[in-house]
Formats: sequence, structure tokens, C-alpha cells
Amino acid sequence: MSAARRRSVGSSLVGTGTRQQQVNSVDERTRDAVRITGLIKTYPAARGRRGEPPAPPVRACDGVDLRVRPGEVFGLLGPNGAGKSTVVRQLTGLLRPDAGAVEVLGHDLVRHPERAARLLAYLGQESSALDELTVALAAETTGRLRGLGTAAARRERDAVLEELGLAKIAGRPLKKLSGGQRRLACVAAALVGRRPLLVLDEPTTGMDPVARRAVWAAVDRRRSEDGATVVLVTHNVIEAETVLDRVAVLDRGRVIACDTPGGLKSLVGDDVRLDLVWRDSPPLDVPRLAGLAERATVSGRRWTLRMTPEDAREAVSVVTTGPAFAALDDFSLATPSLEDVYLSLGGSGEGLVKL
Ligand SMILES: Nc1ncnc2c1ncn2[C@@H]1O[C@H](COP(=O)(O)OP(=O)(O)OP(=O)(O)O)[C@@H](O)[C@H]1O
Repeated sequence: MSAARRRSVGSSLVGTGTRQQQVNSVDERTRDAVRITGLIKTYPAARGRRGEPPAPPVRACDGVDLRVRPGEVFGLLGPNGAGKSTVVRQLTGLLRPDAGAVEVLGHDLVRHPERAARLLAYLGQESSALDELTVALAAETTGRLRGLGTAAARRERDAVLEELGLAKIAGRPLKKLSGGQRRLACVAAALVGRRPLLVLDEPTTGMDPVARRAVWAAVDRRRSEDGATVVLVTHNVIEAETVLDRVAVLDRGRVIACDTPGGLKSLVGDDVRLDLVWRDSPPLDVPRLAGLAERATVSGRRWTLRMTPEDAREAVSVVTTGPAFAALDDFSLATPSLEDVYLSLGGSGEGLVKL
């Protein structure tokens, strides 16, 4: 129900006592596009095959609470194995939680998982189901399955393929495309037969920058023109910073922070990050450089330092003069990123992608 419609229903019932309370409680539930409360999921232990040790149970969701507002692009960020896909598979009704509630636009998807198909479009990590079809047929078939008539499905198919730059390869089967092209075709299929909630699990994996930009523009259009809400899984911190309104950081099945990218970054204060890349070995006989070496995280030829802006100014003057500068290949100074937030919150940082 749109906000305008909710307002008109509410105002027509002003003063009717109990019915007003009912409307208020419906209003309360539908104010969030997605409400996830106390979600718990443990994958059971598995017997070891051919003499291998058994796999222990894995608690992939450990009490996850999330609220997503209508029209928001909301991200789940975290390293491999943090539990992001497990959350979205429960959000889409594909996986039953052990405990907790999942509501989408006021519908209880734990009790009624079959309603998910009408409420949301889901792009999972693996999408081999469409592999035998051509790009055009994958999009058209998805539209038909979502209840569009033949003409409407074809109209939407053509519009989406054009929008995502796929018209030229519309006649090719998905299984004969590159990884990035196949992923783009799956995004196209997900967008046909519009749904109020889009749940996209790493939609741009393997795509080149042109395709990525086309996907983000298409997602943004669904939000601005249709009022769609988007839940997006990513472990790409750069994407997270640029496309998301709010982001929940997941680590080991728990939400360790949830805010706007800017709000999260303010958690790490004013510290800046200085990256130094040396041509070969740095001249450690320069005394002030030896001092920096003690504070740096070293990875091959790269030093990374987190410091106050004043210390960074001093460090930059050290590395841009004399023998240090001669030995320097590259350097960059950056304000805090979501990766810094993640690390400062106690995440391991492994598996976060920076492109
Ligand atoms: N079907 C399954 N059976 C057993 N364990 C599983 C299963 N699926 C996922 N897991 C485990 O649950 C945890 C969370 O996995 P999940 O796929 O939700 O993480 P993720 O954050 O989506 O990771 P990625 O970024 O790699 O996609 C991991 O430890 C994973 O190994």
C-alpha cells in the first residue's frame, strides 16, 4: 500500500476507536518494507565422506535484526562466510529460519513463504536455472512467470535488454556467454515483471565497469520511478560506499553495525589512511622513515598507516623528500573507508573487496 493510500485510509477512520488502533498497527507493520527480527539459523552437522572428519554445525545467523525502509537501497556488507546469503535466503522465503520473524511489506514470510514470489525479485549468487535459455527468452519467461501477458512481457524484455546494453546478445544462450555477460542477463531477468522489493546477492560479480554502471543506474531507476526497495548483498566496500543509503555490517552471523555509510565512517573518527608503495626496499636508514616503519602494516612493497591528519602531514613530508622519495613508487592519502570501519569494529577484513 502506498504512503498516500495509507494516509487516506487512516484519515477516513479518525475517531473510530478500535478500528483506528487496528489501522495504526497495520501502519506500524508496513512502515518498514522489511522487518527481520531475532533471526537464527544453524546449518546442521554433516557426516564426513570417505573417512573425512564430520563437519560441525554452523550458526550462520545469530540473532539478526534489520529494518529496511520503503524506497531504500540497503546493503549487507561483510566478508566471505559472514552470513549475508543466509539472511537473504530467509528473507526470500527459500530457507526457513530456526527462530525469528521475517516480514516483507507487512507479510509474514516465515508462515507464508509462497507470498515471496509476488512481493520480491531475487537474484541469487548461483543462477544456473536460466542457462539453457537465450538472454531474450530468460527475460521474457521471467516476466511470464510473474504474471505478465505475452505482449507486456515482450515489451518489458525489450526495454530491460536495451537499458542494460544486452540487445546485441539477446539471441545467445546464457551458457555460451562470459561470466559477466551471464550475470548481466540474470539481472535483466530479475528486473522484468516489476516487484516492490529487489533482493540482489552480489549482482555485479564479474562485470566490467560499464556493465556495473548500467546495473546501478537500472536499480536506481526502479527506486526513483517505481518506489522499489532494494536489499543488496556485497563484500565490495567501494560499491557499498557509493550506492547504498544504509548498510548493515555482518560478521559471524551478527549485525555488528548499521547506519549510513557516512555515519559508519564517523565511528572511526578523523584518522586518515596513508598507503606507501616502495619500488624495492625502503631506505630505513632515514631515521624518520624507520619511525614510520614501526607503525606500518606491511604487505609486500606496501605500507599502510592509520594516523591523525597532523601525523599524516608530517609523514607525507618525510616520504616526499630525499632518498625516501627516490625509493617511493606511489602513495595515497585517504579519509576512512567502510573497510576501516569494519576493521575498527573487530572484523577480520579478509574477503572484503576493493575495486
Ligand atoms: N548449505 C550449507 N550447509 C552448511 N553450512 C553452510 C551452508 N551454506 C552456508 N554455510 C555456512 O554458513 C556460513 C555463512 O554462509 P553465507 O553463505 O551465508 O555467507 P556469506 O556472507 O554470504 O558469504 P559469501 O560472501 O562468501 O557469499 C558460512 O560459514 C558457510 O560456510
